[in-house]
Amino acid sequence: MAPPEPPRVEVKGLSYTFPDHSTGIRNISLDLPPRSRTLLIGANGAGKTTLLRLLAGKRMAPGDSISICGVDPFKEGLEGVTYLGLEWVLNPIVRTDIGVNELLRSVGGDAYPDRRDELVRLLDVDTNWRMHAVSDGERRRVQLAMGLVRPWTVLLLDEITVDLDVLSRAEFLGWLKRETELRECTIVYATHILDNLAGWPTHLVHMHLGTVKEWDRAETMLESIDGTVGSSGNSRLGELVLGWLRVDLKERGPRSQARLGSEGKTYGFGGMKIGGYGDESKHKEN
Ligand SMILES: Nc1ncnc2c1ncn2[C@@H]1O[C@H](COP(=O)(O)OP(=O)(O)OP(=O)(O)O)[C@@H](O)[C@H]1O
Repeated sequence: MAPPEPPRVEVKGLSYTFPDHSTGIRNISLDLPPRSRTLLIGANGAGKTTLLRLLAGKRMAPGDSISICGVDPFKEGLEGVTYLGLEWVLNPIVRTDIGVNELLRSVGGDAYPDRRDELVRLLDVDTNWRMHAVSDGERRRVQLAMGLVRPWTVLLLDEITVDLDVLSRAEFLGWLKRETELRECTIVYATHILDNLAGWPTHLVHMHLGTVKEWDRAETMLESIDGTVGSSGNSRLGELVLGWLRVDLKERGPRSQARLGSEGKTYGFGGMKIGGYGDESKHKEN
């Protein structure tokens, strides 16, 4: 059997149009190497979730525009690609009267006991919890343990750490970093929360109105920011991102004005009508 391809995430000229014909993603190209940890950064509505769902194979991208570990995720349904996004977070099973051990077993936790125990410890999960009687943050920690227990090669995270307390989030981010250092795996993470992320990303992708405005190694992008802490007390990463978002807002203008196109039709991305990219309206919403 051929050895597995390294977990490289390649995107070439990717465009995507929603079923309502508004533009989701426009001509994106990226090449994220194995063992990289990429942050997707952009204002609300910039296209981060849309891109992650395309990478996860949940929406059909035009042929040859996405390659993950050397294959098209929509066609092949990749083993080893884990996508943790909103729909996963909303799964009703984790609100029923069910125990943590049963849940971890249901996702194959017994096959990876060391990993399971490490995640339980690091996420500070009590395996005696009943899921109908835990807080939102506690529920999220169980979900993270469930979602991560099987060793993934590419992890696509759409902000799912919002209700973790600061320490749990820091521990979790540290664990993700160690994973990429210890084994051949790659992470793409869309987030607005930059706490505890200084020094975490190897790459940054700046998205705006469905495009990638710029992307590079984090080190290179951070060179433009002086010192370790900005005058606001933010990290260099925080300063860099604030600067990006200020410029993006200026360029886009107020949403309410931009929302209506010339024919009174609404479009994704604040009313920008962005022309004809084949209609890939086939979906795989699971
Ligand atoms: N199914 C859909 N049909 C049409 N437009 C959509 C659809 N889903 C999202 N959009 C639009 O596409 C744009 C990008 O949405 P997306 O969810 O990718 O943004 P995001 O960067 O993840 O935002 P956030 O930070 O708020 O999560 C938004 O303008 C949104 O309104």
